[in-house]
Amino acid sequence: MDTPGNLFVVAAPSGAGKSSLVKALLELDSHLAVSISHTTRPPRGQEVEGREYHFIEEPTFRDMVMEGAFFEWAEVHGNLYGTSRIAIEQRLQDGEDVVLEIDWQGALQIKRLFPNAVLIFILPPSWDELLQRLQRRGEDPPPVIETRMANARLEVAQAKHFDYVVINAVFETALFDLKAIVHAQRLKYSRLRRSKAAVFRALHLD
Ligand SMILES: Nc1nc2c(ncn2[C@@H]2O[C@H](COP(=O)(O)OP(=O)(O)O)[C@@H](O)[C@H]2O)c(=O)[nH]1
Ligand SMILES: Nc1ncnc2c1ncn2[C@@H]1O[C@H](COP(=O)(O)OP(=O)(O)O)[C@@H](O)[C@H]1O
Repeated sequence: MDTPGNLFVVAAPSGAGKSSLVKALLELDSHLAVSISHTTRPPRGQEVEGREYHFIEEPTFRDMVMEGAFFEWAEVHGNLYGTSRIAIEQRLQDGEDVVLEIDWQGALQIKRLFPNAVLIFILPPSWDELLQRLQRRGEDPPPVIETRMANARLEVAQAKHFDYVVINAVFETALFDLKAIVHAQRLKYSRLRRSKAAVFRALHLD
């Protein structure tokens, strides 16, 4: 599917910093919006329905799968997560850019549907630092952190399928890298492509 808006997909092991980075990126860029996924995971302390996720029960999720409501969905750390069509379709058609914060399985499904999607994988600088970030965040009990650390080893092996790998050691450096990736894509596509087309016509280059 080719759309006027750009689609960016950010994946990372839990705790690598993707939500913090995407939030900071959105604050700098009014043409970017994050897609709100549906999940069967219970909300964490500060999470609000419709802001971080749409929190739904598993039967509702399964009904949505049957109705074809999702572009992609996957089971991650024992819960179901999915990107609904209504979360992103209209915005992309309107020429606005969208970021998906989803796992690697979802990212690869999106790439098949949207070949121009830009896949970005965020890595932590070390396993120790990943563990410390999960502990410092203080949102997940120890067994959940253990599962996420074990899954992280499998997840990072998928980074090779992504267009870009960004290392989140120093936050500002990683944010700068993300901004550069978004900018590079816009130079190729969407609004800038349209304004380029106008100049090409004016110069009789088309
Ligand atoms: N495939 C897919 N994965 C998702 C979606 N939404 C979130 N995820 C992923 O599910 C995993 C767990 O997310 P979450 O429970 O919020 O934990 P966190 O990554 O530690 O903040 C992360 O890898 C998310 O990127 C989605 O719509 N589809
Ligand atoms: N570059 C960084 N250096 C130190 N701590 C970070 C960095 N990036 C994120 N964090 C912290 O690590 C924790 C996990 O980040 P978060 O964005 O929730 O990760 P994810 O969304 O990938 O699970 C948070 O407490 C966040 O403030």
